[in-house]
Amino acid sequence: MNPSGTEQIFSQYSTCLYRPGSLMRSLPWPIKAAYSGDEIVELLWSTILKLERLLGKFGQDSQILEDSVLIGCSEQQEAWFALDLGLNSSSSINASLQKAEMETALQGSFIKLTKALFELNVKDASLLSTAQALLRWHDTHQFCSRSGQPTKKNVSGSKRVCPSNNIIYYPQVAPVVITLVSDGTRCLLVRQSSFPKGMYSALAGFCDIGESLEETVRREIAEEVGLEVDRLHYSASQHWPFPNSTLMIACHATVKPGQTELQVNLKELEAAAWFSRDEVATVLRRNNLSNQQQSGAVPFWLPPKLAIAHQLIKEWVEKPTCSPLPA
Ligand SMILES: NC(=O)C1=CN([C@@H]2O[C@H](COP(=O)(O)OP(=O)(O)OC[C@H]3O[C@@H](n4cnc5c(N)ncnc54)[C@H](O)[C@@H]3O)[C@@H](O)[C@H]2O)C=CC1
Ligand SMILES: [Mg+2]
Repeated sequence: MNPSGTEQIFSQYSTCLYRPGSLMRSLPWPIKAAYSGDEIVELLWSTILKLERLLGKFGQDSQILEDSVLIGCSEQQEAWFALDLGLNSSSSINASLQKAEMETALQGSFIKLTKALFELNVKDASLLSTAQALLRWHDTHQFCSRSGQPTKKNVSGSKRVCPSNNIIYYPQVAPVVITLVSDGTRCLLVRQSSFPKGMYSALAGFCDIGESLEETVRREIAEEVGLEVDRLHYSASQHWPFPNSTLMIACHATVKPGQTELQVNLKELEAAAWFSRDEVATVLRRNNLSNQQQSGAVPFWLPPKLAIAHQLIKEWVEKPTCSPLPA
């Protein structure tokens, strides 16, 4: 999907983008609709009647609308729901819904979720991220882990219950710390092999059971680049739908000057290096325009604005001397 296509859809239907395989509705009418298959995403405004007709056209039972999950509401208090249409899932009962035909019928097109997230405004990205994470959680929690029986979603999708033993399952979120390490004058940026070509980011890692955030930061930094944290302070947090549903907790950390030699753990990282404030500021300025095609023009590029890593890096560039809290 190109940006102009998005605008067209927005202006024509007053819509925004959503998760792979999702369809959004406000109750009772109209529906805010999103649709797509795995890793692709699109949405537009519709009504429940139109959607029922559309599902009928594709030979689908409109009963699948009951699988919708509540993800938020408009300023007019209309509820917004998301539904996975399972366009790309061969195991799904909806597999017969053909992507191209759906695109034509809904007058939209599909793009990858990662790309969609980075093209949206913060509000829409947050809705999309919630929808994607919640729908995926429901998809992977269809059965009770105690009884093996099918679990049942409540109307809003905020939980699932096992009818045989009344065990309630709530959606899970995994805490992840993301830390921008500085030695006072430079900051540490890292690359994982899975990152888009040329992109560097802050250092991230999942919290282990039993750890405090501070302990996770210290462990991850020691494990991935062999540095010891001197001071640490919290910056902000963000829900992130990858790889499943994480709460990204963003921090700034400093290491002592003179203790900055990197021992890069190549099992976890492809590269790690110190960058001066000037270098990072230059890349940040160009980053709005930057993408993989343009990466030849700049030495590297940074995560897009919507990612909390971008905010951390921007904070450091703009306000290098934050008052530290004890780690
Ligand atoms: N929003 C943002 O700005 C950014 C977000 N991230 C996110 O942070 C996440 C964590 O960063 P990594 O460096 O990959 O973490 P990491 O350094 O902890 O390594 C990932 C590995 O940890 C293990 N692991 C432990 N607990 C896990 C869990 N609950 N779920 C999945 N894997 C688990 C797996 O073996 C996995 O391969 C990434 O998935 C990425 O999406 C990373 C950078 C920027
Ligand atoms: Mg990591």
